Amino acid sequence: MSISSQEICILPNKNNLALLQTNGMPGNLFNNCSNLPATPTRLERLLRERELRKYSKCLNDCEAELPSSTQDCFSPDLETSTCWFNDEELLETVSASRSLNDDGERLDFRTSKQRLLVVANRLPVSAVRHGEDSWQLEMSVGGLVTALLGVKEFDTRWIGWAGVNVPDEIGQKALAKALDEKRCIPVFLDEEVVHQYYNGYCNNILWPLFHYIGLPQEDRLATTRSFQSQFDAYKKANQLFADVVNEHYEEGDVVWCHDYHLMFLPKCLKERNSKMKVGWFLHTPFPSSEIHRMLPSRLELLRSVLAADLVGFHTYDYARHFVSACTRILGLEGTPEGVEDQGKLTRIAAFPVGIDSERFIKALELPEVQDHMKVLKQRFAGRKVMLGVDRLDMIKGIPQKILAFEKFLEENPNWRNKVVLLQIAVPTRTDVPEYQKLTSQVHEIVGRINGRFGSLTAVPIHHLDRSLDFHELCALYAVTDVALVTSLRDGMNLVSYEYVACQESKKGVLILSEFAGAAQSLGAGAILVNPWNVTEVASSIGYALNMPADEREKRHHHNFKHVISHTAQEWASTFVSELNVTIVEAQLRTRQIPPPLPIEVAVDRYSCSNNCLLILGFNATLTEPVDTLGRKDSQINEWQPKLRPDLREPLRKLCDDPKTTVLVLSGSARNVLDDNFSDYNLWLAAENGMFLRVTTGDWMTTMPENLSMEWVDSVKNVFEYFTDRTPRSQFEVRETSLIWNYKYSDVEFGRLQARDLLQHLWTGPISNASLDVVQGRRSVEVRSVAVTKSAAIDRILGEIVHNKGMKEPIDYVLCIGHFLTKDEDIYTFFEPELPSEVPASVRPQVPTQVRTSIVGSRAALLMKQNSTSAVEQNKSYAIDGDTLHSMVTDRISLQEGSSVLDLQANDYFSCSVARKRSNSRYRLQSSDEVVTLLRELADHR
Ligand SMILES: O=P(O)(O)OC[C@H]1O[C@H](O[C@H]2O[C@H](CO)[C@@H](O)[C@H](O)[C@H]2O)[C@H](O)[C@@H](O)[C@@H]1O
Ligand SMILES: O=c1ccn([C@@H]2O[C@H](COP(=O)(O)OP(=O)(O)O)[C@@H](O)[C@H]2O)c(=O)[nH]1
Repeated sequence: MSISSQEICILPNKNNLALLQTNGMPGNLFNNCSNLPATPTRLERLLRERELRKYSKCLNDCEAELPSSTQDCFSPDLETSTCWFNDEELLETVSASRSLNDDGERLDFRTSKQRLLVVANRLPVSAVRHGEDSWQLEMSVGGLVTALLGVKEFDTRWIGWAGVNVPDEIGQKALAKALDEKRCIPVFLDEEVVHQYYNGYCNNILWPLFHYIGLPQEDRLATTRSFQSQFDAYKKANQLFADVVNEHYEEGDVVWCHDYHLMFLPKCLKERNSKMKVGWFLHTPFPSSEIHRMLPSRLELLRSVLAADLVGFHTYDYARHFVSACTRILGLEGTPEGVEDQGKLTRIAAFPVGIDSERFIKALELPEVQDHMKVLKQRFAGRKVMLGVDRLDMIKGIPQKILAFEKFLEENPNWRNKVVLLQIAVPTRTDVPEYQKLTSQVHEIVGRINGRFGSLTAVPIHHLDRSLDFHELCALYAVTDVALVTSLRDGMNLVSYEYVACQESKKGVLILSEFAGAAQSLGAGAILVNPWNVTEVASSIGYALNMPADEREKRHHHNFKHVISHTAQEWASTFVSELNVTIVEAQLRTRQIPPPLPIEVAVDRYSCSNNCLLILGFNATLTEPVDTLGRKDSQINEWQPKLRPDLREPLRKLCDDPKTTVLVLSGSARNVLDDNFSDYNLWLAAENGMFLRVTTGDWMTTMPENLSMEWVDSVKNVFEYFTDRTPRSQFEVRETSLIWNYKYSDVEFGRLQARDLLQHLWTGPISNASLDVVQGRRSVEVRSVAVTKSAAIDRILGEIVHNKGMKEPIDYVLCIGHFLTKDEDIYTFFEPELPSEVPASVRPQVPTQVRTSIVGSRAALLMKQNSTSAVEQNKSYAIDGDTLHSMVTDRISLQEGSSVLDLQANDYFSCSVARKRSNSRYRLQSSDEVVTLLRELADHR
């Protein structure tokens, strides 16, 4: 059969898919397409999204000029704090639709806003009960709330816990109603769950661990013992959140889960509805995998988060740590795009949060803020004011900050009456014992320092254990001279952003911990410090207080530009855009994955056939799946691959069936195949088909006669060197190839070593040899160019047909294996032989090289009952097309006959095992499914 040069590859879209289905061509026909029309890249899509956003913002701004009556109508007690969920009318007509069709094209730009369900532990408001059915709502404090209040572009609903126990139905109904007006939906958690989930697992386990404080020790050991019950409560609480989301979810909604409280949520949501668009964002740091691996529930948490479509972090470092935890702890593949598990990609990226800078800048003009500023200026006239604003949390480094201030006063007596530290310490998580202890500790240090450096009329530290309202806070930000942020670890730290936003006139100095995420964005303008180094912080205080005006201005200008351009709005739209794009890409990617093997059909066709050929790979096809985490002793078990015991019986039955020929085609050496299959009645093709034997006969070689093996010693040298230097790696010398594998080594080190090894091979010993270097997932193999499974299959089949004296044509072929990409042309080997059942325009394009070998195979597969064995002839099988063709023509003239293949499209099953992408028509997930398949086949004879 020849393939016309006009045959084209088609873009896999819905219509084409339908066309193929109606034409009855099964399986995975898209993968061979090399000349697909270009689909937009991720970056192109994102840039387009960005332009649309800008356009939409521009429209928004124009509409914002509308009369103010249409704008903010939020309740008076909260009016200064929020406007994002009450100006719907204003935004409704102008915001861009986020509806994308299946190919990622925008359907209608000026339709309604995209619905966004924000799911966070905490609602932006906390509820205070005033009567049986009466509630007052107050703003919650914290960076997450601040960040999300800035998000105005979507039709947003917020789902979360109102921070209060409401056991009775009347109270729940009344609260739900009050919250509904603010577009908030409550999740009701009872006291015990809150205690175990929020105080326990979230704030006593995950929070300290993610901030590098470690797991409970000493007096917190009781927590370690109750770990399991806390984790159970955590899962239960997450399920309660999921129930509420499911209740309110509408098709097309984006569900954005937030923070360490809800790591289990993506899994709960996707299990119920795999089509839901789910994003997850972490507001805290994600620690090094060395820290995360201490968590007893480390695997479950990572897996649950990976159920999301997009996972976001504040910084590249946190994202990198997460990917590394997935590779090291779960043994998954980390790519620059994200983490891949069985063909499913979870996109991982950094999305640094910002603030609604305009809200702060505008607030400075308000009369109430101006009044506060006046009072403050009078109060601290003649003194420089340093400001600290933190939740009273151990990660904020408040004791370290105060000790550094003490040291500064100690070393600079001239400043003692001229500087004051205003520390706002907002009470938080007050039910957690660690937080209670911290409060006493801070009070004690403040008392001591004030006693030491205070006078009758003034104290150096003003410490407030309470929160301020928005106006007071803005006034403080605006009038102070230096902001001091000394977090020991901090996901981002929005206080530093807010300070910069309010300092346009004063140009105060920001001293910022290098362990806050904000250090990556504001580092250039701030004075960066290590909060553990009290001496360094003390001298930075001196430097800041004495800084000349022009330097202050330059530093401030740099940071101000960043704060006003990297806003909360920008952050949220970028995240949601990327989530939309990720979904489209996932759909395209899914179409490139072969569909699962329809086992019933494969078995049914098998039972109807008269002459079947089963081609089976060995490693990872007929052996147990590999434990790549390397914690168990499987490396030792796997040294010598073993046929799965549960395959013995079905394999024997198949081998003994007179209408079936079984061929095990493997890269393994002859002795390995002998050890496993000698007592079965089948064909063995070792070393990618270079050696062949029927188990009742001797090994013969199908190796091309001119195959040079002179390179072996030098490559062996290199492999030995790398094996010595890469713990738990190993190499195997076969007769036609050498393989170095590092699947049990540290994955990152292994990859680095492999890169070095390859570089060395290319420039050194094999630079002029005619060799192939085949990169496996965690291996490097060197073999002669002529050694591939498909190059050998032609000759192998010739030999089998001849040896068996086949009288009937082969009418069923099943070819399954965990083959390297290089060997995958074995799947296409039979493909063009199939009768054309679909129009030429939708058949896969076959690369020239494969076509050449098809010419060979077709001729070689002519029935040759009386001819000499192809292998006995020991001909020279050069891979050059012409030579092969003339050789084949030679053989045709030896004996004319009928074709050995009479294969209908429906009787050919090429199937990859445990591969994400493949040229095969179908796939099986793992060798467990191979067992099921072979058992079924065996039972149907
Ligand atoms: O709700 P709480 O338990 O009282 O705690 C308040 C919030 O603290 C954390 O905030 C983090 O988010 C900020 C914004 O992304 C970030 O700047 C800061 O570094 C983080 O610490 C916590 O992650 C939130 O869930 C809490 O609501
Ligand atoms: O009295 C206060 C003190 C702080 N905040 C807000 O709390 C947030 C703290 O966020 P940050 O990211 O700095 O840290 P987090 O508390 O979230 O860890 C900021 O937006 C502050 O404006 C507040 O509303 N009232």
